[in-house]
Amino acid sequence: MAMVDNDLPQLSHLDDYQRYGRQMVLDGFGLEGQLKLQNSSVVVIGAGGLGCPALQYLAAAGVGRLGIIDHDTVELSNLQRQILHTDKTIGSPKAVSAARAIAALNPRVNIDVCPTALDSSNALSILAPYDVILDCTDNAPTRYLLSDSAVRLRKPLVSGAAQKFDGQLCIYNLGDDGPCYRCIFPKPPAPEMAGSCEETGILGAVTGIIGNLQALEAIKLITGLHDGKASLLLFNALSVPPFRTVKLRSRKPTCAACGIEGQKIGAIEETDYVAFCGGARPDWLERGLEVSRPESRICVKELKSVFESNVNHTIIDVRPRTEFGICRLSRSTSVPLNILLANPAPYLPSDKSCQVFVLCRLGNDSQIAADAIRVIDSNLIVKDVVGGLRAWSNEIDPSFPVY
Ligand SMILES: Nc1ncnc2c1ncn2[C@@H]1O[C@H](COP(=O)(O)OP(=O)(O)OP(=O)(O)O)[C@@H](O)[C@H]1O
Repeated sequence: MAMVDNDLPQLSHLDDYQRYGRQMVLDGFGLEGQLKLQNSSVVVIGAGGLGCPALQYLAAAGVGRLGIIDHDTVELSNLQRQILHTDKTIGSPKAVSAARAIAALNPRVNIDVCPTALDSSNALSILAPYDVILDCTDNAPTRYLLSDSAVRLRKPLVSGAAQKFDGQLCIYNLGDDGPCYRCIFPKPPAPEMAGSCEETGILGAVTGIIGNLQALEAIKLITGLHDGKASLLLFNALSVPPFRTVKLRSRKPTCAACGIEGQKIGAIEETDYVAFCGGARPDWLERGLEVSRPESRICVKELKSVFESNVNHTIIDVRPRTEFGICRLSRSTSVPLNILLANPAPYLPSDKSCQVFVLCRLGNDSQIAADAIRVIDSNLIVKDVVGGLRAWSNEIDPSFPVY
């Protein structure tokens, strides 16, 4: 009778050999690699476009403990890329929705659900119990907070980013001398330059690729398959080949977070990361009529009245042409913002009694465009439409598409 060698370490359950067999047979992986995964823990911050695929592959591979941190709730517009969430979980906390999907995929994984925003007051205590940190978020303050926390806790930070057709991947704080996020990006971008996926657009498969790579890098780190060399991977879905890798130097001695030449950042708990990144992003949407020159703005209700009257007017829609092709108000003219800013004159009415209403999706770009028009023609009556087409859909015409 064949005897099992009891000296050999074992996976927790007999059927785990079947579940993970296809990866355990890989050279360099083996039982040892699977046991390392089983005994490991990974925390994923952000259960969105990057976090969903990352969590899915980490759970399927058999990582023993997964932390899911996200304060947001599932929306319909998330489902195009945040593949753990479904129509049925719209309105639920993303952390809860993702945890349910992961539990269905692999019930053996221990899951910590944390439907909370990671901030400087809770980051160190939330992240400390885990071996590897995955940054699957979408904003600069959280990126710096995560990087500083990873440095402080001496843990690798697998960071992903994706926008439009582009993605980036990097392991910060790798080994003894891998650079941190601040070594590469000592200064944050201006808040208005850090556009969200809502503003810039994102192809779902791009977040799938980067999120998968984050899971892969975490698995390589845990199982000892990573070569320990720091690099920045750049992806563009439309380029051939789509991947490029840039080797990274070791950490910068002068880095304010990880450099040896004097640490300059203070206690994480006392650092205001939002202020460091230039303050909250200008919340244009909330700029009411009373706050900023009422005479230079028009709300959608007033715009509707204009349409119903015989006021002489023209509507300039400054969204990109692709968006103008998705939906538009009748009798509006497309002049994308960049074209208008380069030279507004050809697009303006010669009849000075003709009022100009400038329109965009959310009411941000139209303000910039209206200001530019006023600079070149102070005699025209120019108004931006507060809240843009989103407000039109919400307040005037529910059949007008929201995207
Ligand atoms: N400090 C933070 N703590 C916890 N979760 C965070 C933090 N910062 C960002 N996130 C989460 O990271 C995720 C980023 O994913 P993604 O950009 O795909 O989603 P989104 O914010 O829903 O996108 P959209 O721009 O379309 O609204 C979001 O679910 C967001 O709530």
